Amino acid sequence: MTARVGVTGATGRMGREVIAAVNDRDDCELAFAINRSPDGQSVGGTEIEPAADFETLLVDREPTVVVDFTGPESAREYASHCAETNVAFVTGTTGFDADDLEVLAAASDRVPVLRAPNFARGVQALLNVVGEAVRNLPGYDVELVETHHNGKRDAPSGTANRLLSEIEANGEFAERTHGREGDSPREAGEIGVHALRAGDITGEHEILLAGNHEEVRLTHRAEDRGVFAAGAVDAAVWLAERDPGRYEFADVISE
Ligand SMILES: NC(=O)C1=CN([C@@H]2O[C@H](COP(=O)(O)OP(=O)(O)OC[C@H]3O[C@@H](n4cnc5c(N)ncnc54)[C@H](OP(=O)(O)O)[C@@H]3O)[C@@H](O)[C@H]2O)C=CC1
Ligand SMILES: O=C(O)C1=N[C@H](C(=O)O)C[C@H](O)C1
Repeated sequence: MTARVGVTGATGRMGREVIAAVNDRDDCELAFAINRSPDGQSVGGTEIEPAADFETLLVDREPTVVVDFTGPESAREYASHCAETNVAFVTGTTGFDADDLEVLAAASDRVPVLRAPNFARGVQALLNVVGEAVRNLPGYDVELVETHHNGKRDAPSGTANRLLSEIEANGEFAERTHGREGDSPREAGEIGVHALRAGDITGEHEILLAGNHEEVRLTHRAEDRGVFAAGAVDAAVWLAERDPGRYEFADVISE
């Protein structure tokens, strides 16, 4: 079955890439692309429609799945509308709070919902190995540095938060320390977290483990946003045929 994809945040950095990825493939087609202030814009020949028309487009254009890279408030609203109209929902948006996540969970009772803070396959591999590295190096100091473009809103990145959860689940750590300033020597067991924002850097995550006169660095660097878009569209095509529920990008990759 050809997945029919609706794209939100269509004029954003990621929305543009998702439109290009959908248009490049044979296993899916674009149902619509929306943005809150389209101003007659088009992206790669695709007309961008107003986000205010989202509910109507969900009915009239019969998408099977929506791909969302916007912001937390809009993503939760889009997810609820998808749940009402029986359309699967993939979101790469980051920066959700607990309330937002409850709304997404409620949507997943009615339709398939897949949320991933990073759709790069290399990040999935990094998530698979970081826990093992931490388990193998008990007592080593851990620091995480993430670097992104100067337009990014949330910090630490969604990927950093996911990596931190994995690190904490696999070792004995006291607390996260976000940056350091003044007289602030490192405490035993803390995890240092550092968010750099500069230029148009696509996205970099590095975990440093140091102790015993040695250091290990695990680094992922995305060189092009097309990597994220390709993963998100793989997820969309896969999700369009699933039952209602909550899914992760790891589920897509493992099949
Ligand atoms: N999971 C992954 O692999 C990746 C996730 N991301 C995440 O995706 C999200 C978007 O990133 P990026 O494309 O760089 O951001 P941009 O700011 O470039 O684009 C965001 C788009 O969403 C729209 N938007 C933002 N807020 C709202 C809102 N409240 N209601 C309706 N539309 C809204 C913007 O519209 P307008 O033009 O009107 O402002 C814009 O079109 C971020 O959360 C980012 O962290 C990014 C890359 C990869
Ligand atoms: O905003 C971005 O650009 C990115 N956001 C995601 C995140 O917050 O982890 C993924 C990627 O690093 C790019």
